[in-house]
Amino acid sequence: MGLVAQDLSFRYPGADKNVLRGINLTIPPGTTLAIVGVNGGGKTTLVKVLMGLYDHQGSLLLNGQPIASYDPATVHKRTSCLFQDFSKYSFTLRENIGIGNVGRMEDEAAIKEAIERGGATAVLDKVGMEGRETSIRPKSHHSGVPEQRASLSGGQWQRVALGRAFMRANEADLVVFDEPSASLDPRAEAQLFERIHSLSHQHGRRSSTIFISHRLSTVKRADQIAVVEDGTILECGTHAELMAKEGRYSELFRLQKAGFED
Ligand SMILES: Nc1ncnc2c1ncn2[C@@H]1O[C@H](COP(=O)(O)OP(=O)(O)OP(=O)(O)O)[C@@H](O)[C@H]1O
Repeated sequence: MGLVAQDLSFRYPGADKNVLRGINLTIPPGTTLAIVGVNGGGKTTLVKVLMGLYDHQGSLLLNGQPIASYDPATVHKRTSCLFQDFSKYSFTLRENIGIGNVGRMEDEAAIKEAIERGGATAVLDKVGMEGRETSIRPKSHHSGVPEQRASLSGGQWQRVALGRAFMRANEADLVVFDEPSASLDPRAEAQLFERIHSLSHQHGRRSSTIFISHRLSTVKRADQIAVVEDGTILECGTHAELMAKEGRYSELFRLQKAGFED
C-alpha cells in the first residue's frame, strides 16, 4: 500500500492544540518506514492517523485515493497492527493468536506459522495450543481465591501479541508495529526485526511496514527513518543520509552507541 500525507494535522478532542502539525510523508508500496523520537513527540498518534483510525486535517492518500473514500472496514481488513497497549485476552493460545485473523482461526498451519514468526514457539511448548495458562483464571467458586494473572512473562505476552499481528501480516498491505520489541531479549529482538524487514521486501510483495522503535540499532535498515518531535517530522531519510546530516537522529544514534561502549 502506498501512503502520501500532505500537510496533515491532528488534535485530540477537547485538546487546546494540535498534536500533529504539517506532516508531509511519502511511503511507497513495499517499503519500510521507521519512526523514532522522544517520548510524547507524537509517534503513536501519527501511525494511528496514517492507519485511518483518527480523523485528521490535510490530505492522506492510500494508493492514490483519499482515505475517506474507502470503507473503513476495507482499510481495517488491509492492515495489521500491534500497539504498545496490546490485549492479553483471557483465551487459549490458539484464540489469542487466531483472533488476528478470525477467518483462519481453525487453520492450524497458519496459527503455527504466526506463532513461529512472533517468536512464541516456547510459549506454545509451555502451554500448548489450547492452553489456558495464557488466560486470567476465573475465580474459584469454592475457595473464593482471587483471580490470578497467568504464568506468562511480559516478553512472552509480547511474543503472543506479535504472533497475532503476524496472523494477518501476509495478507495486509500495511503492517504497523509500535515498539514491538520493548519486552524482548536481544536475540528475539534481532530475529523480529529480520522478519519485519522481510515483510516488505519479500519478492513480489507490495505491502508497507511502519514501525516505531526507541532502539536505533533496529531502524538502520529501514528504507526511511522519520524523526518525530513535538508533533512534526524534524528529519526524514535513510540512516546514511541522516547520519551525514548530523542533526537530531545522528545525535540520538551516537548517544545510544556511546552508552554501549562505556
Ligand atoms: N487519547 C489521547 N487524548 C489526548 N491526548 C493524547 C492521547 N493520546 C496521546 N495524547 C497526547 O499526545 C501527545 C503525543 O502522544 P503519543 O502517544 O503520540 O507520543 P509518542 O511519541 O508515541 O510517545 P511515546 O514515545 O512515549 O510512546 C502526548 O502529549 C500525549 O499526552
